[in-house]
Amino acid sequence: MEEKQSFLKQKIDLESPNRNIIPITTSIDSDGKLSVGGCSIEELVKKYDSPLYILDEITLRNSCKAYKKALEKYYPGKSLPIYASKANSSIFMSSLVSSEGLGLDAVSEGELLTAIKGGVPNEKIVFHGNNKSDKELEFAVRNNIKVIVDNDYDLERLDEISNAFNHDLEIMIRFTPGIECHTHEYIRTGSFDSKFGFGIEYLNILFNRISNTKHLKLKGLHAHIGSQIFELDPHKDLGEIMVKVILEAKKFGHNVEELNVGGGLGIRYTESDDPPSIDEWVKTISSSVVEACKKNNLDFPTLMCEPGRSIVSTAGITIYKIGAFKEIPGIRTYLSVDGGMSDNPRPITYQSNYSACLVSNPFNINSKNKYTIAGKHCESGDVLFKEIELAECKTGDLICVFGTGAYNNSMSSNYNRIPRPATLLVKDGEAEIIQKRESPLDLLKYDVLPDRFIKQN
Ligand SMILES: Cc1ncc(COP(=O)(O)O)c(C=O)c1O
Ligand SMILES: N[C@@H](CCCC[NH3+])C(=O)O
Repeated sequence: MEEKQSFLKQKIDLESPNRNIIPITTSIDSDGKLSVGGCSIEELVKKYDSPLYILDEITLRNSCKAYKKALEKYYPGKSLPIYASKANSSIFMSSLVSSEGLGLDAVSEGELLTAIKGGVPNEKIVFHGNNKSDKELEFAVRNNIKVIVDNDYDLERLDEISNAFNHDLEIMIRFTPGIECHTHEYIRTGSFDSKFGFGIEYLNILFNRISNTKHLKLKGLHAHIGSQIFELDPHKDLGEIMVKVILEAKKFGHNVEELNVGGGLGIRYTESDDPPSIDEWVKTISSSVVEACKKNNLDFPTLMCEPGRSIVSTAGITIYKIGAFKEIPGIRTYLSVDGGMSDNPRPITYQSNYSACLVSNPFNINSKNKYTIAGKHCESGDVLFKEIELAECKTGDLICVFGTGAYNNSMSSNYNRIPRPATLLVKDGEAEIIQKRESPLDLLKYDVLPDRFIKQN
């Protein structure tokens, strides 16, 4: 008897969930079927329907704790891990990260409101974005949320706002450190050719400009080099570069007290991925900042980092129901599921790979079958898996896709007017809804038919 899907048997790293493919509480019940958070997935689908996003609370909390613990262990100064909410934004996620003592990074009024509703203290929220609207900037300033200035346009408007309010405003600036890393080009942000942040060669002019404002106070520096990164060296280099930039800023009279090194730590989507642990990543960054500060006789700045994917991705799974089969002899067998690129746009956007298994036969016993798993959208590229070995399966069986907690729900769409799935939180055998399933009627809510068309019909 051959057992595949061996990732289900890999030793779980409790301290660094990003090193696992599956949520920490994944198990196989006595009837041989998959469960998570002590809940049978088959039972959850019977009650809540499919497709279904599920988040495992233990995995989420362990990921948050790992960042907190490692920063406290390796960094002698003050520190704060900040959850990059673009990875998965909800009132629940805001509340969970806040309860673990993390801050939150938001890039729109929507993410800001979600953070505030979820109880994240305003002073622990940072506001990013390369094209913030006037309304968003004013909202941030009125609510004492720290703005990360991305470009001259941000700077000009903050200067005006602070003059109009006639009070000092602490800002951070984002710059591109010119660091290349190996990840998909769409999610690489630290190189010179990036839409984000000030070029490092422009910083002296910028420091001068900030000095010439009446109320802007340069409190911190930010850089983020990209996402789903497995190497440690780029972040070691980043720590050193950022300390050098603090020294430059000092020459212009700016007392920079905060360093935010962004996020980017990768996760294990498939068995061939091998990301460093949260502990190793934090240790690398902390050590490089500490060393550079000591060398230059500099007080330790408050160290911040902005993990998104490595907090939430491994905690999340998506469950689909199998519908139609189409066998093209000698070529492939398509198996279609009840979701696809609207709930997970990553395969079609970045050619991303995932791991999956059947809920009723997770170990894929006696399988010789290779399937191409297609979504239900009207798009040939709507394929979640090109070729995956799965046990013999039939219409109505459930498939579990792992590692979908980050950049799935938050990047989801209603393409083909397909409603978004519900999200459940699981823990200790209990499941709670944290985001309701949309209905097709919900999707008509914003459509307006002008009166003259109503008459015409
Ligand atoms: C400014 C910024 N911070 C943090 C993140 C989070 O990155 P990740 O999810 O890779 O940790 C991103 C996304 O790449 C980002 O653009
Ligand atoms: N959306 C990307 C990550 C980029 C995140 C933000 N800069 C992904 O799904 O991998």
